[in-house]
Amino acid sequence: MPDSPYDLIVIGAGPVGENVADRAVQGGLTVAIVESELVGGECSYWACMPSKTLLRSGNALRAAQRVPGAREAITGTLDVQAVLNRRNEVVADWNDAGQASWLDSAGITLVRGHGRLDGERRVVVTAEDGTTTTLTATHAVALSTGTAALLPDIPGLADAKPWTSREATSAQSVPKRLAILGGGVVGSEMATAYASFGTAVTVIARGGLLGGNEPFAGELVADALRELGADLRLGRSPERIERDGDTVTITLDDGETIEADEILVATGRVPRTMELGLETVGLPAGDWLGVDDTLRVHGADGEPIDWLYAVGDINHRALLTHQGKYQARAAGDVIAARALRKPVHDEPWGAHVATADHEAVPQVTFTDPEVASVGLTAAAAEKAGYRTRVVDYEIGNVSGAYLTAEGYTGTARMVVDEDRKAVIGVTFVGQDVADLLHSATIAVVGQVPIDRLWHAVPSYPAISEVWLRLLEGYGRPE
Ligand SMILES: Cc1cc2nc3c(=O)[nH]c(=O)nc-3n(C[C@H](O)[C@H](O)[C@H](O)COP(=O)(O)OP(=O)(O)OC[C@H]3O[C@@H](n4cnc5c(N)ncnc54)[C@H](O)[C@@H]3O)c2cc1C
Ligand SMILES: NC(=O)c1ccc[n+]([C@@H]2O[C@H](COP(=O)([O-])OP(=O)(O)OC[C@H]3O[C@@H](n4cnc5c(N)ncnc54)[C@H](O)[C@@H]3O)[C@@H](O)[C@H]2O)c1
Repeated sequence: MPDSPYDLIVIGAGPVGENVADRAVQGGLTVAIVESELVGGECSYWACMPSKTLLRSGNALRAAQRVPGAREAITGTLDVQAVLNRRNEVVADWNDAGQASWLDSAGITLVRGHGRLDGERRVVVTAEDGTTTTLTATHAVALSTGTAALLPDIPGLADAKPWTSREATSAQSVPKRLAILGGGVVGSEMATAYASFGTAVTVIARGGLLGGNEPFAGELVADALRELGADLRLGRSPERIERDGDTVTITLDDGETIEADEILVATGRVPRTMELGLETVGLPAGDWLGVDDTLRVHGADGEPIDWLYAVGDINHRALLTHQGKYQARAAGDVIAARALRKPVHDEPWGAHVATADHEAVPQVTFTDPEVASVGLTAAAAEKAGYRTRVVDYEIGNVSGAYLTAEGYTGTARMVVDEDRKAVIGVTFVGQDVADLLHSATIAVVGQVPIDRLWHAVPSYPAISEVWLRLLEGYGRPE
């Protein structure tokens, strides 16, 4: 390990920290990155990658079952062990040697251990054997320590040995009965995966599914989950949870009880800022870290701290890998620019800001149907004060969807800002819409005028023809 000081110290080598470090090195800085668990972070080992692997096989099987000819060729059921084996391979058996060697090839120094701030531009790293190393940064420290699962304060829950997303994505066998608390993204995706495995899934959600999306998204996913055999208790909350040996009993607010072998808690995330030494720089421990658009942390006085950055989940802007990596590119580049006294482009949509965080965040939920959205929902746009027009279309009516699956079910919505005549939000719900989303992201970020979109011709017969139907629904400006 080269001697400290480094130009930049990054704490947390998840997807976001790795990218901050890489951009800063490419910008000409020396960088050390501190990691207490696995290089690659939550996304690689307990979140995006294993969860999508667990979902893919069931989604592929159902896709084939929806096509005559292919359907008849299916002679068996999902091979759950093969799915789990593939998941093990995708996460490299929870071994980060590959990612650690990438850091090395990128010229980033890895320091293994738990990092915490120790005053301005100083980081103390405690290794597994208890030894400590003090690192100093000439220019900046970037915090990218991500999140952990939130455990709500429900009587008995903590003693019931609940699963979090970590256990759900790393299980080596599947339970016969799984209760899932929370109807957000993790709850809906894991309900889909485990129901595909033949597990008896019960989802307990205090609202509907996938709140924050267009309402039809949660409704279509709920219908599909019921069809898969899941039991949905929507608008319900647990009052008490007890484990007796192998059985967990959940008592709901109306007195009904549900029994399961495992209970998965999927009720959101908390920032990993508790043991980060934030109090040594005048910030409270345990909170999300507010940032400006160049990702500098807001100090106690509300002004940005010039040497401290918070990037990715930890700043609570958008808890998504791709959006965190987008922030990381801006942060790594601006840290290098500031260190080397080069021009800083911090105007909206400039090279050194994460402007898209505000109203242009794309997300795909890999349920079946998939939910792909970018920008504002109709409700969010109205709340933000936009004068909008909303166009809906049943995706199953386009030829591409009809060919993709018999009885294709799905809905698209386009939200148009009537003052700018530009698209500010799009949602697609349906099979195979994930990769369609980027067209919508480009339209939203590019603020492409509706009349120009008429010249973006979707290929026939592809599902993307839904764009033409949405435009026709809106009407061509004269
Ligand atoms: C089940 C699940 C599925 C998901 N699926 C998707 C998906 O499909 N697509 C998507 O875009 N997003 C998905 N997400 C969200 C995604 O995982 C996060 O947005 C992403 O991991 C955030 O990256 P990060 O680098 O900010 O944090 P993390 O990935 O959490 O990485 C933080 C790293 O910091 C380390 N660390 C923490 N504290 C310290 C410390 N004090 N010292 C040293 N190291 C420390 C941790 O060990 C970890 O390696 C999913 C989340 C979950 C829970
Ligand atoms: N495909 C993807 O992009 C993907 C997949 C998984 C997770 N993620 C990200 O990870 C983050 C975490 O996902 P998540 O599903 O844990 O959070 P979430 O915020 O999506 O959903 C949490 C759900 O739990 C409910 N809830 C919260 N407290 C509760 C309580 N005390 N009792 C009952 N219900 C309660 C909420 O109402 C909500 O429906 C999300 O922000 C998401 O963006 C993304």
